[in-house]
Amino acid sequence: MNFVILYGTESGNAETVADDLVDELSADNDVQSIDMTDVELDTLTADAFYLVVCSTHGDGGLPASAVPFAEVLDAEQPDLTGIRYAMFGLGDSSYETYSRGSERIDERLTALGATRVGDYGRHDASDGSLPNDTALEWVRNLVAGLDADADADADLDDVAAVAR
Ligand SMILES: Cc1cc2nc3c(=O)[nH]c(=O)nc-3n(C[C@H](O)[C@H](O)[C@H](O)COP(=O)(O)O)c2cc1C
Repeated sequence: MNFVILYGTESGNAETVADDLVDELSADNDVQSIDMTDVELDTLTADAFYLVVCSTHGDGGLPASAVPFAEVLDAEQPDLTGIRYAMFGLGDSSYETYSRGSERIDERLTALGATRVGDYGRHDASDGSLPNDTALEWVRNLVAGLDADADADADLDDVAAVAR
């Protein structure tokens, strides 16, 4: 599978999560990791599956590196129909705006036609766990679900072929 990780960070945690996701997935997949600051809209493709990893800063705001991406989405309003992605938010539940920054990106992607797949992963910094551990567990479950969906699709194709 072709995975593209888009990370938005302010103090580096989401980037280290992205690095660990690359390590986790690269044995069996094509994987690249891109800071949201560097995303060019015309490179977004339905041929990839996107893993969006984004923290929250300020009071429920976007982390610095996600701001240009959000701004270009707002300005260009691209049609993202066919784009599939999964979300992982980093935050701290001691804030009332827990994980809101990631949700701001998620809402934009969905509004522009992209489809979120799988469970919305979240890491809560207030519980003392490492975001990397939570993210690895999340991505393993996600990939298992994607593999199961692909197997089910293949079975349906086989049934259709037999019926023809
Ligand atoms: C100044 C500051 C403000 C924060 N504001 C929020 C917030 O409003 N909501 C939230 O869920 N987490 C908030 N956090 C927690 C961060 O999202 C969390 O520490 C995350 O792991 C940081 O990831 P990053 O290093 O990739 O930016 C804040 C952290 C800091 C240091």
